[in-house]
Amino acid sequence: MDETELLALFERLGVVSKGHFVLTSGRHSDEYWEKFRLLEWPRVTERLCAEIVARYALEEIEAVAGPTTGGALLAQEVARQLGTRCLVVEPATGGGRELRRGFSLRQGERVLVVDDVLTTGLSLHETLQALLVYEPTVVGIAVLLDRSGGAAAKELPVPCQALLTVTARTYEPGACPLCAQGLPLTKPGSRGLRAPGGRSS
Ligand SMILES: O=P(O)(O)OC[C@H]1O[C@H](OP(=O)(O)OP(=O)(O)O)[C@H](O)[C@@H]1O
Ligand SMILES: O=C(O)c1cc(=O)[nH]c(=O)[nH]1
Repeated sequence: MDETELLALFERLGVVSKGHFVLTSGRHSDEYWEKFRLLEWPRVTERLCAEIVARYALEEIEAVAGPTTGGALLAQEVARQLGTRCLVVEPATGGGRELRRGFSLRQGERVLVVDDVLTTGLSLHETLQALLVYEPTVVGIAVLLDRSGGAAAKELPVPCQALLTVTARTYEPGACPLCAQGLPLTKPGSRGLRAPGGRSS
């Protein structure tokens, strides 16, 4: 699938919304790409993951890791297609991310990191930090959508490939023109939501 076909698929499934959103990074944006409009269709997820698998087929990947929520679902499907293990990278209690539930990596194990959307790269930096404790070989990062126009991908310490790259505006909360217009703010992602028992993810 080329970028034109992907964009058409994203549009057909209603992935893109316009409005006033606070993103995981805390930045504001006038658009939000809801990956769950794709992920709610397992056959679509399978097809998109096949595009990722094709790019890493010769890399002898031994494990696939993805951050919660969407990244972990993609990692599961990529790992299924590659026939490898899948690791879920979760929010750590004190901030950042970590492997929980007995997940670990061997030193030098060849791991592919998968996520859904790349905006600032914060989630992927945290994911890499959580993995690098185990000294694996991180072969690459694959994302469905890079909405930074390639800028955030360049800042990552591991080569990152996106199936689709777009440039979507984001604003510092203190300098957001949508706030200035008084538009109601929506927080769609899971970061910062309070979990039962009072823990914040
Ligand atoms: O590049 P960044 O600025 O870090 O933003 C992108 C990340 O934010 C979202 O995840 P979120 O933590 O909201 O979790 P979710 O998958 O539950 O929405 C998204 O799925 C990416 O993982
Ligand atoms: O930066 C984010 O948090 C983000 C932006 C976006 O468009 N979609 C998404 O799932 N997360």
